Order: sequence, then structure tokens, then C-alpha cells
Amino acid sequence: MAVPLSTAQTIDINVARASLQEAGQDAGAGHETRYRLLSALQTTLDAERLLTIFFNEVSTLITISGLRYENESLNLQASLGNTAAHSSSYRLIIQGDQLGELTITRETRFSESELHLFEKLLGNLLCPLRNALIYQAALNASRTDALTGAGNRMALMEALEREISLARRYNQDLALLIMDVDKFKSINDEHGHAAGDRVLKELVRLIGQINRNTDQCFRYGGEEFVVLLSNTSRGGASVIGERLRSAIANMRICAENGPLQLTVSIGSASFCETDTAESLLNRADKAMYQIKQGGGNAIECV
Ligand SMILES: Nc1nc2c(ncn2[C@@H]2O[C@H](COP(=O)(O)OP(=O)(O)OP(=O)(O)O)[C@@H](O)[C@H]2O)c(=O)[nH]1
Repeated sequence: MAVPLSTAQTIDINVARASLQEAGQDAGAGHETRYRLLSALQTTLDAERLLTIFFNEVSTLITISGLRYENESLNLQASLGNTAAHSSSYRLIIQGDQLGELTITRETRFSESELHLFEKLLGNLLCPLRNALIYQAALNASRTDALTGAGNRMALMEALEREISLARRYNQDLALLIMDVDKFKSINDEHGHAAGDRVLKELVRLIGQINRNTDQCFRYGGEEFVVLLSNTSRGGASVIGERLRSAIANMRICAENGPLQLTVSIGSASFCETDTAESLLNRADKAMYQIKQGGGNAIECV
């Protein structure tokens, strides 16, 4: 049973402090667990690992079937154990920072004293969790293009290596598109750099809408983007590429000098056994270049 946010309890830093102080004074039940928990929570900056440590330690004191955690702004979800009929939900807040929502479940009702103990233990999680989330946000930022929100080149290379090893291991298809805006310099020259920036942002938004997987769109260079298409054949890549090309050609972007139109040249390459990340990108780049030389606004698949 999901508890609506409005009725979810709020754990804040005061609880965390009280919990830390009590951990020093309270020699009663769970004293050792709480010390073990406190030190174990200092060992990692991985939010999912922290939640696993927390779940395992708390389970030695309170019977819990499952724990769910969700942080919408970082798009983080974790689910441990099994979902059950009864639940208690907590909105985690520390000094005004929203850390997400945590829910514990089990088949029988939690007693008041169990929830009281759980809340004390939860207080111990807050600071380590906040540090882990700050770290995660910094990691995300280091892999994101600040202007468009697409992945950057580093993120592309990591994702591409991962996709290639999956394609090899499971004998799956893999394709990628390299897309370059045609005559982008003239868009900047005629409409201004700010309008050029808006074009790049709109382009990424549209790719996300059509491809429904924004994680797989990367800014490869100035006005050049890569779309990774996992589990996609050469024919599938051609269809998606053409869909993108035509949607972009039909897009109108408001600019001071009137509506602005653009076209893109697309090169698509399908993975074959001997490919590396570089060779796959090179083949798509060459295909894209051929389209450029023919005047742009088309797709070439190799
Ligand atoms: N507004 C804006 N412009 C950028 C950005 N990054 C690169 N550019 C511009 O993109 C333009 C790319 O120009 P070119 O490499 O000549 O490419 P093009 O005009 O698209 O020509 P073709 O690719 O041959 O069709 C340059 O004027 C860069 O200054 C950016 O983040 N924002």
C-alpha cells in the first residue's frame, strides 16, 4: 500500500541529531546495531549501496519485508526485498534539501515502538544519503552537456562501450546515428548566437520526444549529435533516422527575425563483430559527410 505524500511522515535533521546523541547515551536494545550502522554508512557514496546497508542492518532489529526509495529530481529508484500489504512512508528532508521518499513494507502492521525505533535509525541515514546524492548529482553533471541537457562526449563513450559489450554478449543488434545541423553557422549569423543555442536545445528535446529515450542522445561536438539505438537493426535505424530527419525539417523555432527552420544530415552505422566504438563512430561520420556533400537533409545508412 502506497502512503500518499500528504500523509507521509517527514524526517528532518533534528531527528538525525537526536538519533546521533541517543546512539551515544542509549545502551538499550539496538545500541550495537546503531553503532555498526553509523560506521557502515560512512563507507560508501553510492546511494543504492547505502540503502542496502541500511535495510540489512535495520532488518536485524525490525522485521521488514521490503524497502523502496525514490528521488524524482535525480531519477533514482531503489527497491529492496518484497513489497507487502502494510507500509510506512517518509519524506526525507535535511535543512530544506529534499532527499526523496522512503517506504518500508511488511505483511503485518508496524507497532508504534517499531516505528519509533525505525525513525531513530532513519535519522542516521540522512547525512550519508545527502552526501551520496550530492556526489551523484556531480557525477551526472560531469556527463551532461550544460546547454542542451544531452549526454556529453564522455557519457557517449561510456554508453557506447557498454552497448557494444551487450551487443557482443547477447548477439544483439546495435546502431547509431550521427546527426549534424546543416549550415548552422548561417543560423547563428542570421538569427544570433542565442537563437542558435535555442535551436540546439529544441533539437535535443525533439530527439527525446521521438526516440523516447533521452539518455541515449549525446552532444558529440558543436552542432553534432549522436543517437544510440540499442537492439536496433540497420532497417530500424533507417526508419528512426528518417523519422527524426523529417520531424526536424518540419520544426519551426521562434526567432526575432521570424520563424526559423533547419535541416540535418544523418549518417547511420550498424554494429558488426569487428567494430570498436571508434570504428562505428567513424563509419557513421563518413556516411554523414557523404550526405553533407550531397547538400544535406537526408540519411545514409552503412
Ligand atoms: N549558438 C551556438 N553555436 C555553436 C555552438 N557550438 C558551435 N557553434 C557554431 O556552429 C557553427 C558550425 O559551423 P560549421 O562547422 O561551419 O558548420 P555548418 O555551418 O553547420 O556547415 P555544414 O555542417 O557544412 O552544414 C560555428 O559557427 C560554431 O560557432 C553552440 O553551443 N551554440
